[in-house]
Amino acid sequence: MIIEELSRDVKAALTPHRFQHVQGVVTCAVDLAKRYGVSIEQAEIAAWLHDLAREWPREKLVNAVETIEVPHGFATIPALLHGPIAAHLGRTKYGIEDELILEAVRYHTTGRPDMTDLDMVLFVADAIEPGRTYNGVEAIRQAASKSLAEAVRISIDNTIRFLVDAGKPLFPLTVLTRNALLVR
Ligand SMILES: Nc1ncnc2c1ncn2[C@@H]1O[C@H](COP(=O)(O)OP(=O)(O)O)[C@@H](O)[C@H]1O
Repeated sequence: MIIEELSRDVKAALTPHRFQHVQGVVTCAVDLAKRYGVSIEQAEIAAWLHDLAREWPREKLVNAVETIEVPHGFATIPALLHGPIAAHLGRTKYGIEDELILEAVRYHTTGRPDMTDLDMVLFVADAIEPGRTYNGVEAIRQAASKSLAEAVRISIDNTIRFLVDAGKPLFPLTVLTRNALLVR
């Protein structure tokens, strides 16, 4: 029921290309959930929800911070806000009360230290769904068949390299996530 409503709204909120990405993330998240003993239902709902606000204009994202609580520092990089905003919509618009789902969505772009298995399922599915073709994606796909945590770490290494090379800011929580994964 919730998935029907959510997927319909996600389709209306996104370009066809990004909607296809979300469909890929859903399929991939369900596969990873099965492999790693994570709830398929939680993975599916989190995957449908995660990019709901991805195409909001920057101004709308930034304005939302006045009424929506977002994790510390997120507002300094507006591209990160779509996760916490989607989590907020999940709770207020779709009645999702499961904090595990909401947290996975909230942190799906940055990661966080002590990621749950559900966090990692969504994070990795977002990185490796079949529509992803960037350099390095194959190494993450291969790692994902053996270890979720290792796949997240390799994906974060890629993102860090990408952001540094592009001269873009890097959110410190992602560095803390990487450090935590290295000692995990
Ligand atoms: N850890 C990070 N720190 C700072 N900016 C980031 C981080 N991760 C991603 N970004 C920026 O946020 C944008 C959105 O990220 P993401 O949602 O993962 O992209 P995508 O739309 O490809 O799924 C990226 O294009 C990148 O510029």
